[in-house]
Amino acid sequence: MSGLIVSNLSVTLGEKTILSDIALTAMPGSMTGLIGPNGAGKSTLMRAMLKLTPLSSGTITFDGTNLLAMPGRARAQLTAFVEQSGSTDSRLTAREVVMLGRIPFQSVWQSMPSPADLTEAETALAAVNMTAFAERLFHTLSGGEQQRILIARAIAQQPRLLILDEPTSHLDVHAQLITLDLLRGRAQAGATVVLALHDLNLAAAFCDTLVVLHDGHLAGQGTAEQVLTPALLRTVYGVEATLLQHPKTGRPLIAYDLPSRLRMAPPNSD
Ligand SMILES: Nc1ncnc2c1ncn2[C@@H]1O[C@H](COP(=O)(O)OP(=O)(O)OP(=O)(O)O)[C@@H](O)[C@H]1O
Repeated sequence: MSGLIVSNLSVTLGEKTILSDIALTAMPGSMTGLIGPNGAGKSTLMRAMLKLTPLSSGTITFDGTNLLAMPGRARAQLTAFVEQSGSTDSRLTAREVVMLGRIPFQSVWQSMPSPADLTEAETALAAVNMTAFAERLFHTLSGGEQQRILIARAIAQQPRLLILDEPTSHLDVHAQLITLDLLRGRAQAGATVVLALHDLNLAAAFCDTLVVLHDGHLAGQGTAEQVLTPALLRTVYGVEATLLQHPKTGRPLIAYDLPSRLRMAPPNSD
């Protein structure tokens, strides 16, 4: 079967069971959002998918092939990962960081990037509106600018499986929307996109499927309409909310109840 299939995945680190019996499917051409509270296990699951954290049990296949048993170079050509906080060599410029995404495709004898590599890097820089920052040292960029460059690196890799851990956490609202739209474009071009998001309204707006983690367990999986119920938001996040519909897109829109101390006093009538 095509796409990413995770079955019976468990991860134990030290004495602690971080993930128990997780199963999910992410289809090519779709965006799958991983949601859940802090500490639910989203990053651990993504790292496990990429063999960066060992499984205690379970299997992970992509297009029917065991992803974890693949040679590292083949997996690097297939997958790209944008971590929550990426670190790079402080001497690299933004363009050079983006060029790192082309390394899995370069031969060991290649001393210079090919014209195709350069084109991919420039296209990716432009896609995240960062062309003007290409010559800046990466470590001098703001948090949001760095995040956009790391997304460009992943895009430049042209991966069939794109995994991103909170890719919009440092971005302003415009950059959040163009980044998620860019990722949706990658999905529409055939990639399997899996991303962790804390903003449930953005997750509902952009993701085809949501996978909910709670305390290391799977708490729900389905469309935003199926998953984002007031009961789930109460159980998983401990919040009260009303589900509305976006007036233009018809997608679910969550209006959170505010804690009573924060509710605005009614306007003074005199
Ligand atoms: N190496 C480790 N050793 C022990 N516990 C760990 C380790 N790495 C993560 N954890 C714990 O595993 C749990 C899941 O962490 P993880 O980072 O996967 O959560 P998350 O859902 O991504 O959280 P957040 O939304 O805060 O980023 C947390 O309780 C965390 O403290």
